[in-house]
Amino acid sequence: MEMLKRLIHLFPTAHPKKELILNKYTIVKNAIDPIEEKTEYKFVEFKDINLELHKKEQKMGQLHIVLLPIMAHGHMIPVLDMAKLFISRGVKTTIISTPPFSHPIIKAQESGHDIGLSILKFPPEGSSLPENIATLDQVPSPDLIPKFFEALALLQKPVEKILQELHPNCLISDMCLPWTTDSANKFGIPRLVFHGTSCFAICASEQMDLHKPYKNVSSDSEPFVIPNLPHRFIFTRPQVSPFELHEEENDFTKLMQQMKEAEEKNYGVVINSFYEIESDYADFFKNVMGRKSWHIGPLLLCNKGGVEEKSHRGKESEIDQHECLSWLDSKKPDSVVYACFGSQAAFTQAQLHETAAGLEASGQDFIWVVQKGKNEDNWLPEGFEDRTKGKGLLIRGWAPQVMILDHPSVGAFVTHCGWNSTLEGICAGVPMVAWPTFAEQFYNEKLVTEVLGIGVSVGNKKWQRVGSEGVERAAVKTAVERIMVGETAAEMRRRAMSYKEMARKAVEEGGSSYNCLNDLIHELSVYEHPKKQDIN
Ligand SMILES: O=c1ccn([C@@H]2O[C@H](COP(=O)(O)OP(=O)(O)O[C@H]3O[C@H](CO)[C@@H](O)[C@H](O)[C@H]3O)[C@@H](O)[C@H]2O)c(=O)[nH]1
Repeated sequence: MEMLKRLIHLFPTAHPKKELILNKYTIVKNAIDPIEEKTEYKFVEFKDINLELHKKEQKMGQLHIVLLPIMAHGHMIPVLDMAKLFISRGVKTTIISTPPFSHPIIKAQESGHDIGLSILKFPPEGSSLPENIATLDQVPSPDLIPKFFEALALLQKPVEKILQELHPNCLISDMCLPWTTDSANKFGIPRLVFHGTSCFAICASEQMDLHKPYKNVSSDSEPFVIPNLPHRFIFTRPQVSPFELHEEENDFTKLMQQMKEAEEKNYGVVINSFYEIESDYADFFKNVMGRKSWHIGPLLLCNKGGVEEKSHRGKESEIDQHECLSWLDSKKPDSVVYACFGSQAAFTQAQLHETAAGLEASGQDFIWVVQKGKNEDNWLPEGFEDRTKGKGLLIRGWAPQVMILDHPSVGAFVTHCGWNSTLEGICAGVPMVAWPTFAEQFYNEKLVTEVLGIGVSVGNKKWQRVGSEGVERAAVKTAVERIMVGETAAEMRRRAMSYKEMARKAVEEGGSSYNCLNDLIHELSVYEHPKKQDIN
């Protein structure tokens, strides 16, 4: 609405072009329809409006941040939260996005969040990615993943066009977009990187890369320690990603190298986490690795909209939220295990079968989410659904995860340790069964189980991007029982509740993340680029 008021104030006879500025059109149209009947509106170019608006805002001193995530749920969801957070502190914020991720942003606009949106086409012109692949989870096979990242690189020109039009003061972009460092430089603005992961994982991964401790072992079963970190973590080689092991030189390893080089030239890193949960690593990042960072999370806590906001994150849920809530309402406090493995994890049929058998054998009530809405059910043990009727709820497809985790009946979370899920578990105060599969998840497992002491490991020993398997039903049963039953479980739950409290305090006025965000906003407000060009 603020934006609308400014537009009307500046251009009493102007109306933004629908095709060029779709989101603002929605706001403007709804808000001034009654006036529209009486007044004649002259159409002006979007660019002109922006330029004038920009000049006026510069005079008013309003900071404008542009956010650029990649097309993956684990990256897009926290970026939308980040936009809401910046806006709640009076910072003008625009997200550059692509369908279908633009839909949740439009929904957020409709429910009153004054977020700017610039929509791009993805895959972009010139990309060899099939037209029907718009998000990372839609990539059907690993050999297409390099094409996905090539397509991301082709966004440089369209993104720079938007930056030229919007004249922001800062660009916060995904770590997978190293070219945005140059783009930001061209416009004389700082680029901040958003990894989407914990600071802990960034530190561990960089030390792994720097010291290559896996070179000192002679077999896959021989353990090694990552040197130099504040804690002692034992790994084996199969838990490390093939990119970190430098097993082969390919497009992805080249991209990782570019990301590293860009990172060194960046202004700093914005982290979706809070100081208290990884203080040793926030300090290590700053004092040992010599990098600037701002812990401003957990970002999800900026959502104050109740069940509606909690149940619509990323995608429409496969299950009706009321049905899900009444199922949970029928259960005792802390009695349900929630199992979900994020948006990317791909288990084999055999692994799904073992997971089902383990959950059933644990004897606990459960909600289990299996992505991709598989039609054929031969991955379920025979009679599984009949035997677990009333005890188990199987969601085939997207679940309202935050809503479920926040329900008092949920007593534990079986998670792949994606960082968003991990933080959501922490914010809900539930202990976790750590079941990492790929990406940086094996690091997050250590944070949850060994640093924070709020989880047990299921014992997965192998990093696998697709076709994850190897965890047997007995391991699932044992881990679920350990997290649900007995004094150790109760102790972990108490500890998890105390981290939940810390998370809430961190984002409240005067809390660590609240203050860190103040510092960031202040720094960006007074920032002068060394090579600032006159972009007007
Ligand atoms: O049925 C579902 C499944 C997921 N989610 C949400 O989707 C997000 C998933 O994010 P995350 O837990 O981080 O998992 P991934 O989707 O696997 O995320 C990728 O990106 C993350 C951020 O970089 C990394 O930490 C992970 O390792 C990487 O796999 C979370 O907000 C979940 O609440 C739902 O709402 N419903």
